Order: sequence, then C-alpha cells, then structure tokens
Amino acid sequence: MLKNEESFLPFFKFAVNHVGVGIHAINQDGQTVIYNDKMKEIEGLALEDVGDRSILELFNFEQEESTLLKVLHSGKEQLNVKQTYWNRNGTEITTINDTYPIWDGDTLIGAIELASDVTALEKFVFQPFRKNSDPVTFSQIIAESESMKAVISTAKKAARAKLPVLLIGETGTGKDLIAESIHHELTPSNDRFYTLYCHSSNPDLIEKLRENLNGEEPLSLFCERIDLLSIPLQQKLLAILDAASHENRLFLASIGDDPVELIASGSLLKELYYFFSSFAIRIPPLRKRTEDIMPYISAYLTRRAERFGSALEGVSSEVEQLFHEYDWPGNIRELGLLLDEVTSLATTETVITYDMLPLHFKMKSEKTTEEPKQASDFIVQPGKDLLPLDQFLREAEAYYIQKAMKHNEENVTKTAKALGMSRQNLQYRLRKMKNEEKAP
Ligand SMILES: Nc1ncnc2c1ncn2[C@@H]1O[C@H](COP(=O)(O)OP(=O)(O)OP(=O)(O)O)[C@@H](O)[C@H]1O
Repeated sequence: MLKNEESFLPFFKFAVNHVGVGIHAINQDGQTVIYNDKMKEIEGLALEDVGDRSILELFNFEQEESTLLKVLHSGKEQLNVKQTYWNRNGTEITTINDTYPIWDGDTLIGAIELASDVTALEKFVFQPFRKNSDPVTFSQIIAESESMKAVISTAKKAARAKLPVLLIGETGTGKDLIAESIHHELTPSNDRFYTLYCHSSNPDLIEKLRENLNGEEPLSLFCERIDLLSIPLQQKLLAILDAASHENRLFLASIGDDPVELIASGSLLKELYYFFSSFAIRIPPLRKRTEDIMPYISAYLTRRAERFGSALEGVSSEVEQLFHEYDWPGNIRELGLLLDEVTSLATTETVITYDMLPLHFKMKSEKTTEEPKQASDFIVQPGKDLLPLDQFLREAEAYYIQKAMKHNEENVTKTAKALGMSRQNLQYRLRKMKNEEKAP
C-alpha cells in the first residue's frame, strides 16, 4: 500500500464497521480477511468466532453451498441472491447478497460478499397481507397477463381437487402467495396453514415437523424451496409426509428452477418431486409477463396512499418504458423493493420520474438495455466514422467470442476448442470482456 493510501486506513476501517450492509471478504485460500460489525450482527457471530478460520469451518458449509466460494472458484459475480436462514442466535434472517470476485490485475485474489439485511422490510412491507393478518387470497394477486391468469386458473383447480401442488418459479415470482391462496380457497377449509422454510439444513427442523404432523388435524403444509434442503433431509421429509398423508391434508411445495434440471444436478430428490407434482404449476418470471408491471405498481401506490397518505399516483412514461425493458431478476419482489425505496424518499411528487430511481437500479437497467453489437458494425461503410484499429480489433474479438459462446450453448470447453485456443485463454478473454463492459 502506498504511503498516501495508508493514511486512509483508519477511514476505511471506520467506514467498513459503520456501513449498513454486512461485508465478508475471503482471500484465495478461503480465509476470512474482512468481516464487519454488520455481518456479525446479521449472522449472530462474535468476533472470536471468526478469527482467521476458513469459511468452510466457520459455517459447516458443504463447499458448494457457499456463494463466496462459488464466486472464488468461478471468478463470476452473483447478484441479488436472496437467502433466508436461521443465524447462530436462532433468529430467522433474510438477506439479499451481491458477491463479487476480487482481481489484482489478472489474478483472482479473493471474493467479497455484501449482504443487505431485509428481514424487517420483508415482514413489514413485502408481506403487507400477512402484516394485517388478513388471509392471502387469489383476489390480492395481480394477474393481468394471460400467463398469470392461466396460473391462477390451474391453482384454483388444484384447490378443488385438494391434491399436492408443486409451484415452480424464480425467486420473487409469488409462489408463497399462490400457496397460501390455494389454502384459503379450500372447501371445506383446513384449520391451519403451516410454512416449512427449507432454507436451513438443520435436521431439527424436520424433526419439529414430524411432531406437528402427529394426529389428524386438517391442515395445509407449504414446504418452501424444497430444492434447498440437502438430499438426506429431502428423504426424511418424504418419509414424514408419506406417513402424515390424510384426505384432510393438503401438501404444497415450491422449487426455484426447472425440476428436470434440479433432479439432474442432484439438488432435488426425484421421489419428492413425484410426491408433490400432481399439480405442477410454473409461474413465469416478470420479464415474460410485463403486462403485470403497471397493474402491480398501481395497486402498490393505492395501498401506500391509503396507509401513509402518499401523493404518488403513477410513473412517468420514461420509467414505464425502462421497467418494461429491464429483466427483473428478483421479479415482483425486486419491483416491490424498488418501489419501497423510491416512495420512502418521495415528498410531494405525484409521479415517479427517472431522477427518483436509485443509482444502483439505473446502473443495472442501463447494462441490460445497452444495444449489443451487430455484425454490420464491423463493416467499413461510407459516411461512418472509422474506429482506431486496436478498438476495432477488441470489439470484433468480443463480438466473435460472444457469438461462438452462444453457438456452443455457453460451453467454454467446446468454444475454446472451436476457436483453437486453450480453455484458460478463453476464460481470461471472457473475464477481460466482462470487466471492459463494466468500465464506465
Ligand atoms: N402477482 C402478485 N401480485 C401481488 N404481489 C405479488 C405477486 N407476486 C409476488 N408478489 C409479492 O412479491 C413478493 C414475493 O412473493 P413471494 O414471496 O410469494 O415469492 P416467491 O416466489 O415465493 O419467492 P421465494 O422463492 O424467494 O420465496 C411478496 O411481497 C408478494 O406479496
């Protein structure tokens, strides 16, 4: 570190321990090098627990479960990953994590995770229906698009048949909401709606479930994200459900990805999939049903005006277009989160304009709406300015590699072979292209 940089160290240390996000960084050996106060608070750890122990020892993770290690191995960032789990103090925590690789020139030297604790927001704002203890019913679900109308219609059929249901969809698409709506649609109704959050690999969780399912009480059980349970726990869960099946009971589950892929990758037990899949309902991501965006915003703003007297009534046409073009990786939850952020800062405005959007969203949305290069960009044409040769070569190389990757279904080994280069060389170029894309 340069002398000048050293003098900033106390400022950095102060900032790291006073920011509102949890920060966890590891070096290339998986050893913790930064673990700030907010992260300790989120994960319920004491300073002595952390020391210089590796992340694997600290959390008893299976190697593949740690996002930090995944990023360290792949060199690829992972953004907007929602995690709900019980921390060391037994408190249920929901975070949204962004994890980045750290490069020193071309060498990958570690990874850093930035975690925003959204537990309170989730409880208070994201689940407004639960907050009021009102039952969640189909009437509260926004479904303007044909695809969502079809989802609701199948979900109602499942409620009439009272057969097991599997909800398939990306995070934030509304699986929980639909599960609870199915429960409230049942006739005769079930006494209780239990949710089993499968985000923890703690065997006690499943044991507690066994106790709750003793007897013959009519109930609905929603096993949220069964694909996040370890396979041995999925086997236990299946045995418990088999034993507890009863005509008065409805079992529902959700998964975050295509079941065929989850089974093939060893994340989902085939038999558990069969158990739930009498009704397999796929909820499309928001980017494939953009007709639902404006009705959701309108319902959100109406609710906000009723509760907090907010003056906001809609969004500008520029924002509407941006929202339609953005790919919403966090789906409706991400849209709700964004609206929370914007509306909490609004005062007398009646329309949400581009200027009111947070910087992080503007940056993300710009990246996704940027026009990709076309083959015609590399042809010398009359009236078109010539590029400096090295810029032309860089852009042409990036274009050619991207096309080659697409042609080989993003398989690095196949593409490297086709391009006559080593896998490492291609990986290096892909990383370089990504960094150049990000550079302002
Ligand atoms: N169609 C919808 N209409 C109204 N609100 C919705 C809709 N879809 C989702 N939401 C809201 O978005 C948030 C996320 O929904 P939900 O928790 O049901 O998603 P999920 O698919 O179960 O996500 P995860 O897999 O991460 O648990 C909730 O606040 C929910 O109220």
